[in-house]
Amino acid sequence: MDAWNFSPWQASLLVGVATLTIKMPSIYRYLCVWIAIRRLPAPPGATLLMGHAAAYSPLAKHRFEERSTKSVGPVYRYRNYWKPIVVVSDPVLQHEIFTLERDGAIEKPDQPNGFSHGKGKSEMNVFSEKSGDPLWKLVRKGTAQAFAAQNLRTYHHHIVDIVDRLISGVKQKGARQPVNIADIAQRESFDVIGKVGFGRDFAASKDIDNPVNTFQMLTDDLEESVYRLINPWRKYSRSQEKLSRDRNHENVRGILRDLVDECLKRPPSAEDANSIAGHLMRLRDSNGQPLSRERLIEEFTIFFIAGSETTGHTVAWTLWFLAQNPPALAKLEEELDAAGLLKSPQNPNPRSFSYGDIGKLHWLDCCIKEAMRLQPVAANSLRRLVVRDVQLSDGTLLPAGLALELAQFSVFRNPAWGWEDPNAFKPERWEHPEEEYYVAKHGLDASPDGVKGSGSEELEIDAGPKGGSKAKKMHPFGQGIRNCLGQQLAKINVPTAVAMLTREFHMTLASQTAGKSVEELEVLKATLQPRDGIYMLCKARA
Ligand code: HEM
Repeated sequence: MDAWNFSPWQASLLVGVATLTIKMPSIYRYLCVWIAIRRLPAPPGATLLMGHAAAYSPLAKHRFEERSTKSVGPVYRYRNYWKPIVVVSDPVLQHEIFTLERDGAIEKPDQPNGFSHGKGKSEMNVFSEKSGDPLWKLVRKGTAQAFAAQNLRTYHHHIVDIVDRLISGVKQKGARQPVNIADIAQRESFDVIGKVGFGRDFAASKDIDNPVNTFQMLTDDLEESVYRLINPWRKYSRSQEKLSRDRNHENVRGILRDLVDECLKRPPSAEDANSIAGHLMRLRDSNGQPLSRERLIEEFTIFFIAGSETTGHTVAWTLWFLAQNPPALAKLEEELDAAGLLKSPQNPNPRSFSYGDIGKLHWLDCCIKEAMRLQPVAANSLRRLVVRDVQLSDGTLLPAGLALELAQFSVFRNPAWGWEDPNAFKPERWEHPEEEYYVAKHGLDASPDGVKGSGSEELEIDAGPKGGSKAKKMHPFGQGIRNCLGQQLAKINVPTAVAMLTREFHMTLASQTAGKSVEELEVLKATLQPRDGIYMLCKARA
């Protein structure tokens, strides 16, 4: 027995040696990563304990990335606390990385990223799961049908009804009372995903003065996920704020659990058979088994989150840019008028907005693309993990185990990639479709001929960049096999909401918002969004 009588320091030494031995492979891998990336430039401002987390505000990290790209180049390393991260904001290298994702050399990060509280495998979904995972493939392929053009055409009338409902609420406010456009746009996209995705009416757009708890809880939950991503210590915090966020998380899960249980008890109706929920409920794995209840909760959650925050904020930013740019707005009014869609004293009852209008309103499309270039809502989410050592065409070595960030914001605004007047809102640049592509320096042709664009072919899970295809300098919906699954829904929802609100109201910035720069207005949480709303005066056109 005496042999086991250790003094405290001997015991600590033993524990230390044991821990070190167990952790040896991770420590070795960690050191290999540092050695491999040591020659990459790093922006200034890192401190020993926090790394570069001390040098930027996490809620404006996209700006830090933009500054760093300008000061040290498009590929650089930085440290978030102890974690080394490499940021790539060269469109050709990004294109290579997205291509490497096809054969598994690049993957989604290890921990459930972005939209969960990091509780491990139990919170995985189609967004966070690795591309090689059979469930990712099953869900990705199985739900793609819900976003097929033919299907969305049949659902479009729901979107129109939801926007109409919102318009009635805004009208009731009158022309003098400021309306928070960011809030109403969120209500719209929340209801659209509820109805189109899950056959449920959450009625957020019904009474625009009524706080919608579910929707607020989801937003807060997302915010907490991002804080945890930024600050690895946060999960250990016992602060009141953090504990109340934990309770909120459980409540959100409760709501989603109830929704799943309801769907399990009462499967989607014939009308909703082609909704996202309809497809999720019908999925069967290779053993003929349906998705588990827990997995359904995760999938329902991610579709709610990915579908509502992104779309709503895109609508809000587009309306904000239009209100700031009277010539662009006037041109949109002309386009709507020419299509017989604009309300005016001369035409107080124009025809209804239809699905077929979306493809014809070319200037509207240019304005939305330009807003998505300047304020890409997904600016926080393109994170990857290097699985096998790879070398990029510029010689950069990416070692296995390295965390990567494929910056959007810095690419979309960097004049080095051919953007003229990059910080200006110029929808006319999108009159030239080739603007989307970068004229590459490493032998990748940038002509758009034969390029798989952002059309329906990207719904295929095996679509995406292949050797010889073109590098994009504009990819708000991501690229490659992990591109946005719901982009077709966004591509009908955003134009419908922007066009219908514009046809109904002449919108000008209210005093709360007027005169503020975009840096003052924005905040980077799960999405790049307005910090305290965007207030406008909405004057009915007729
Ligand atoms: C303007 C609107 C939207 C934008 C800008 C956007 C952007 C993105 C981006 C950039 C990604 C890729 C993230 C990455 O590579 O790590 C993504 C993935 C995803 N999006 Fe969207 N999104 C939008 C709307 C939607 C909608 C409406 C839905 C569904 C209803 C949706 C569902 C998803 C899902 C499920 C993924 C994960 C796909 C996968 O990893 O296989 N998104 N989105």
